[in-house]
Amino acid sequence: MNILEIKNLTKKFADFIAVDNISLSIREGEIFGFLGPNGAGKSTTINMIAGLLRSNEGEINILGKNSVKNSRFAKMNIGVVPQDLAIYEDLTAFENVKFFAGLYGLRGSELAERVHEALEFVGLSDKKKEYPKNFSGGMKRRLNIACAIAHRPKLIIMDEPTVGIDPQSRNYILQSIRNLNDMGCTIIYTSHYMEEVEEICTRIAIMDHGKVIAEGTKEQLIAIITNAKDVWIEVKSNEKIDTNQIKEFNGVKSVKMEENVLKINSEIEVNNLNTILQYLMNHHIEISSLEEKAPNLETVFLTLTGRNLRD
Ligand SMILES: Nc1ncnc2c1ncn2[C@@H]1O[C@H](COP(=O)(O)OP(=O)(O)OP(=O)(O)O)[C@@H](O)[C@H]1O
Repeated sequence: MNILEIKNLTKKFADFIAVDNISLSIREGEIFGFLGPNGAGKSTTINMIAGLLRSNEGEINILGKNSVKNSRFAKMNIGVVPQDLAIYEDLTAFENVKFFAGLYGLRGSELAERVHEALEFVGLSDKKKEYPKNFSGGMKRRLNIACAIAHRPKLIIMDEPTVGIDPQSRNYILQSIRNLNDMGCTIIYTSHYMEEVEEICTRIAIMDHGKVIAEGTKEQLIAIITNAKDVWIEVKSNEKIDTNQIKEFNGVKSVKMEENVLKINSEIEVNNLNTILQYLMNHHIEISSLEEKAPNLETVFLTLTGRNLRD
């Protein structure tokens, strides 16, 4: 069963098209990743799915029902963890979760039980009487998650939940996502961190400029670009390297100098390594190491768009 179907969805802000005619289906039980650089349209798409923003065109179905015509049904089945923290500093952790769960009509002992359950799930039970102003960034994020899951939604949407937090909280959140999924929840996870999406998502849509430019499992996405390869050459000093000149070499699709690493993406069938090494030698550039990289989602994005996911 598809928990979510998006058909020809478009959102414009004045003349600017933030989401451009996208269509997608997400099955129950998936951890579905939206991967794309800042401004790709991920949050706008999520806000439309969550019913927080109206589309200009297109349709969204939640468990087979139109989300606009059945907005209460949609809302009850969705939990959103927004990118910007949505918690009240002057309410305790318990009161925060209670407030949000209360918006879904939960009352009395059932409400209290669900709030305890959600706080327990994110590991904040012992902090329930404390105020979030004393929490670390990671703890605030976890509280944000508790607020979104206490009404036991079937579809949980997380918008960049690991931005700006310490590695320990990040791992905790990624593990919580797996646990929620094991408990039967479907997850939509947006990020511009390729590593996280690769790590936890069963299927991925790559977004850029409001469009879904590729969709599939990690393996399927990588298979799209088997005609490309990456070579990373670490040099002692990058001053004398002219990336524009390297870009002109046979088979080179893109070139980037990051710190002291020269990253070259080339067509797989062209052997241009000799030319590149010759260029470096001619310019008396000392090489520290050379590595041929296995393709990953970053390479997929780079090959499809000519740009990096993160600038
Ligand atoms: N309310 C708005 N009014 C005008 N433009 C908007 C509005 N909301 C978003 N945009 C624009 O739409 C585009 C897509 O934004 P969106 O936030 O959906 O991207 P994103 O992929 O989620 O990126 P980020 O990771 O930075 O949030 C951006 O260019 C943004 O500036």
